[in-house]
Amino acid sequence: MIKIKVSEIFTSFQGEGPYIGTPATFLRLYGCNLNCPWCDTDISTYEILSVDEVFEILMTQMEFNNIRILVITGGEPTLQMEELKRLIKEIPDEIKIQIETNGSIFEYVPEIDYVISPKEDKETVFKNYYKYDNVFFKFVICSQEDIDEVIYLKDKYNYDKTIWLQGEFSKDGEMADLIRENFPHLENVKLSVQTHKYLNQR
Ligand SMILES: Nc1nc2[nH]cc(C(=O)O)c2c(=O)[nH]1
Ligand code: SF4
Ligand SMILES: [Mg+2]
Repeated sequence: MIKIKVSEIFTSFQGEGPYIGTPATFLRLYGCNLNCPWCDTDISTYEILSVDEVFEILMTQMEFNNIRILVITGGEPTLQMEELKRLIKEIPDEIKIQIETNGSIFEYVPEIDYVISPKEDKETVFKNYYKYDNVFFKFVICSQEDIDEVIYLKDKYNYDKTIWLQGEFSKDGEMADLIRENFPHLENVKLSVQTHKYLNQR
């Protein structure tokens, strides 16, 4: 039987990024391959569940709440991609699946939407994924260097799709100021805010 390490399953609003505000059920998987100093996710505990059990819990929550979007997040969900692929196969077509990933492990599945937030070796992550239509980028901004890197990547790869810029939560007001100062050098960006935190939602 195929097992998945699950940190939590809950239903809320998508709090950030391109699908902000959309009701969604979240599957948070355990574990990450990176260790960002400002990581906001408690992924210390998990339950080991079978793919069938996860499917049943998700379907029950989604049917009860009338939800059409499943957000798979972590941690780093691609660490369990083989297990996830089994799960994704079971999910009915009318449900849109969106994955939140740091993109460091290249795992492309055409059926799902990616929101990629590159954390390390950002250019490699960008290069691996930027050509796909079902991929969106959300860069966490901690400093001017982070903005400079977005400008560099947009220029170098001629990327004119929207990029979401999200100030690191503990200083997102300050980062919004910084992003605004960079307007003359930025095109096709949108500010992303972690609205669920301001609203005390999960
Ligand atoms: N409401 C809500 N939206 C989210 N979007 C991405 C999240 C994440 O932790 O990856 C998240 C989360 O934890 N809560
Ligand atoms: S990649 Fe995401 S989950 Fe992993 S340590 Fe960084 S912020 Fe946390
Ligand atoms: Mg979160």
